[in-house]
Amino acid sequence: MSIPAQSEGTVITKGDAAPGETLLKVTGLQKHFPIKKGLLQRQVGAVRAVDGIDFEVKSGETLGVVGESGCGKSTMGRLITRLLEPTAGTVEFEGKDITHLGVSGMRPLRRDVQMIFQDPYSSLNPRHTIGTIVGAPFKLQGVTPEGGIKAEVQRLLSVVGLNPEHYNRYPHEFSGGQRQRIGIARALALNPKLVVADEPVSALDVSIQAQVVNLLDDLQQELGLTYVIIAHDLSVVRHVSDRIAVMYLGKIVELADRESLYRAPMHPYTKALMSAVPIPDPRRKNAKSERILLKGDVPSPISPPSGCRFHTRCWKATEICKTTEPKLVELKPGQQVACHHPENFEDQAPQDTVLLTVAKEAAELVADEVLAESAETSAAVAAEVAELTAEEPEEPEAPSEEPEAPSKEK
Ligand SMILES: Nc1ncnc2c1ncn2[C@@H]1O[C@H](COP(=O)(O)OP(=O)(O)OP(=O)(O)O)[C@@H](O)[C@H]1O
Repeated sequence: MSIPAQSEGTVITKGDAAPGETLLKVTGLQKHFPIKKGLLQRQVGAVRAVDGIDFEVKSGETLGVVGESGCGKSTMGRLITRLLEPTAGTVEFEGKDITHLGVSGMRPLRRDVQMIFQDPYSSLNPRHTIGTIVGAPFKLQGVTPEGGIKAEVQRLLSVVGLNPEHYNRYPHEFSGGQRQRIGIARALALNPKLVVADEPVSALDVSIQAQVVNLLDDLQQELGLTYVIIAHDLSVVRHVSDRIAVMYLGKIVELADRESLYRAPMHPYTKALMSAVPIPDPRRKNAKSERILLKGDVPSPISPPSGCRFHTRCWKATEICKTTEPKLVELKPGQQVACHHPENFEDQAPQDTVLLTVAKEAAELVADEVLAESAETSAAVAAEVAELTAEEPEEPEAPSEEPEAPSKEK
């Protein structure tokens, strides 16, 4: 797809962050929504929607964020776009701490960071024409593009594959996919650096979803955009993400580049999410029998389970999972995971072997093939580790006190 060029001399300029440089950095980010009760509105608890997450987004990349409903993905999106005030932690954009910027401090940033919302029906004002909607960011920022707002809005409409002549039409005259394109045009108006798309296609028909995802992909290639794309399953983000963060109950449980995540997921929850996605691969035509059915809903973020939050639904959970929270650590280059008993990697708590009762119940929902495969990979990794450690003691013996044998050159 070719994207019409922005009119020359347009006031808005694109940032200089080189591809691969850190654009956004999030450290220890938390959002606890207070729960208040009674006449005095005393705080009696808090919804720990986002509960201490760290990640970076590099310029030009797409970070996919996945997890079941209620795990805090949208809250995270609203925190990094500063639509919500964090309870703790920091958000840095292009090296600048923007965590607590006020309205005026945020104004320039509002151009650089844009959000696309899930519901294209409710996010567009039905009483406004498309021209007014897509042109609104210029008015809000007090920016006049060269050639005028109308010409720029029409250019944006053609960028997203809509007819520029439909400038004067109203949202109800468009289909769901077209409305989402309008939302995308509005988000692109100020030539942002970072676009956070919160479930951009989940309200659309499956047949339209791919078109909108492809449009986002094309726009990224042509305009050098950086995306954070939020989705509740891996089917939407699997083709467009460079890296994927898997969230569970307010935490990131795995963060890896796409290849590693698909080839060898390490967190049991990632594995469960992946098995829920139908894969159109003839070699996996029996994939249905390999499904992992997670039991029950995500526990309440008001009082999340102790230790590893996933332990109440995990078929590998042992005592340590109940008592000790696993840290998100890089076990393989480019693959961070928070798990005591990861898949496809050396057990991080091998001494802890007795399964919890909940784990035995959860295992009933995991297909035998998955359990067998998991045991196989664990055994293979254990054998590899044993081999390596058996070789290790030989290393110190290698450097000998004896002078080295003369080399051939001498
Ligand atoms: N303004 C709010 N006040 C109180 N609780 C909230 C608020 N916004 C979100 N929550 C709670 O925070 C938790 C995380 O919600 P969030 O919408 O971020 O999750 P999500 O993963 O995006 O889910 P979904 O896909 O359903 O939107 C949920 O338990 C939700 O009820």
